[in-house]
Amino acid sequence: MTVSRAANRVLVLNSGSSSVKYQLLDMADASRLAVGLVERIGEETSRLKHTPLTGGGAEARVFEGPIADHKAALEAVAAELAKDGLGLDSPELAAIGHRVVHGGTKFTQPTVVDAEVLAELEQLVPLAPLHNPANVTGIEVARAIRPDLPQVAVFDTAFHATMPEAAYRYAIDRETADALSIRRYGFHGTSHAYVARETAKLLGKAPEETNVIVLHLGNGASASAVRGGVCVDTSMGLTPLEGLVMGTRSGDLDPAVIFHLARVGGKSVDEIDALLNKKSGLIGLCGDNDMREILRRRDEGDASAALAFDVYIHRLKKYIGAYTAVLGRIDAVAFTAGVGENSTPVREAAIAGLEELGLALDGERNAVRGDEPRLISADYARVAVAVVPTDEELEIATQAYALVTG
Ligand SMILES: Nc1ncnc2c1ncn2[C@@H]1O[C@H](COP(=O)(O)OP(=O)(O)O)[C@@H](O)[C@H]1O
Ligand SMILES: CC(=O)OP(=O)(O)O
Ligand SMILES: [Mg+2]
Repeated sequence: MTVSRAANRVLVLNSGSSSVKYQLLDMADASRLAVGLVERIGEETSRLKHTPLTGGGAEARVFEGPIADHKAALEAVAAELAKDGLGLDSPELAAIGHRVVHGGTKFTQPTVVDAEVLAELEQLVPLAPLHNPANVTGIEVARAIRPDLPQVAVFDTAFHATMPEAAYRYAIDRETADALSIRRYGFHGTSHAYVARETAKLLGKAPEETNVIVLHLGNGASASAVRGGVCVDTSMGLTPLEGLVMGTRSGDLDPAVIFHLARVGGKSVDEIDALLNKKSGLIGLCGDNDMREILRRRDEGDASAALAFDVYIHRLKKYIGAYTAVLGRIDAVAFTAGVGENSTPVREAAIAGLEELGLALDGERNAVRGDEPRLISADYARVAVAVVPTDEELEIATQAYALVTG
């Protein structure tokens, strides 16, 4: 596959089980030409929101109605892009970049997907049953529409491949673990890599000399310890279930909880899987997974919302302490993703009481909203605390474009 010199656009697809987020980027200046989201794929009430960002007007167009599957979703996206003169048939498209959640131990670099790679991605589905099937479907559909274009997979696990064995190995029987590929892989790596680098930039330091704890707090949430630009530990494990309390996932628990749910609770493995992945975390604790709603309810005196918030913060603090110990010295704690970028109360509560670790916030700085990376720590604090908006799509496009233009 050859990429023409005029081709400098990359379409990035982040396919979820029932949604597709997308961005079309112009890599000449890293600008966005269009962004959008298809939600509730397969339901009667699917919704496509498309925002063209060319030609001044950034008026969003919304389509509501049934979109049967990922193929129909991508065709609808292609049709919307075509209306703005940005169709998928454009010779200016250099590649389609895909977020793929699990790359196992094999895929630690951005990879052009051919039939062989697709088959290997299929084999990884059991390690990320919630995420990988949709990622694979997204690639297949994009490939069918533009078979001539390089489809580049960028893996959530890639950035974490540098973890030392002491961090990635679980303390279980080694032969069993190795035979079944059981180890810590870690996820959200594209975001952790981008945010660690942007944090160093914000501090005016070289990434190689900067130690950062990155807290990616979205619906899924994970923490990572990054030493000199290299990941040395992260909170998600074999799958994106371990670690922090998330919107619908439990994060850490005693593995014996699972035996108890089976033996005493009479639940099947699939029921337990669904319970821990979809009905736990914030939604399991209080019935809501949106942090804004939880804070609103807590402020009205709702006890279960207050408890959900406290459990969430307690776990977050434990990881900040643990990763301070892992790194030995930290330059910054960086908050990112939906909750991390937007929730003043979450950041305040997470950092409160950590003065002994060199951490303290400036209340006014923490209350400011914005889209730019910024410091929110107190002037007297030894360690910086930053809000650094993540941009997984830009990072995926950058990596995909670098690969195909080599
Ligand atoms: N102003 C806000 N305050 C608190 N939480 C917010 C705010 N805005 C967004 N969020 C949270 O961000 C979450 C989504 O984060 P995001 O990083 O987009 O997640 P994902 O990529 O996993 O869908 C929502 O579930 C919501 O709880
Ligand atoms: C890996 C993972 O948890 O991704 P998301 O936050 O998109 O669910
Ligand atoms: Mg996300």
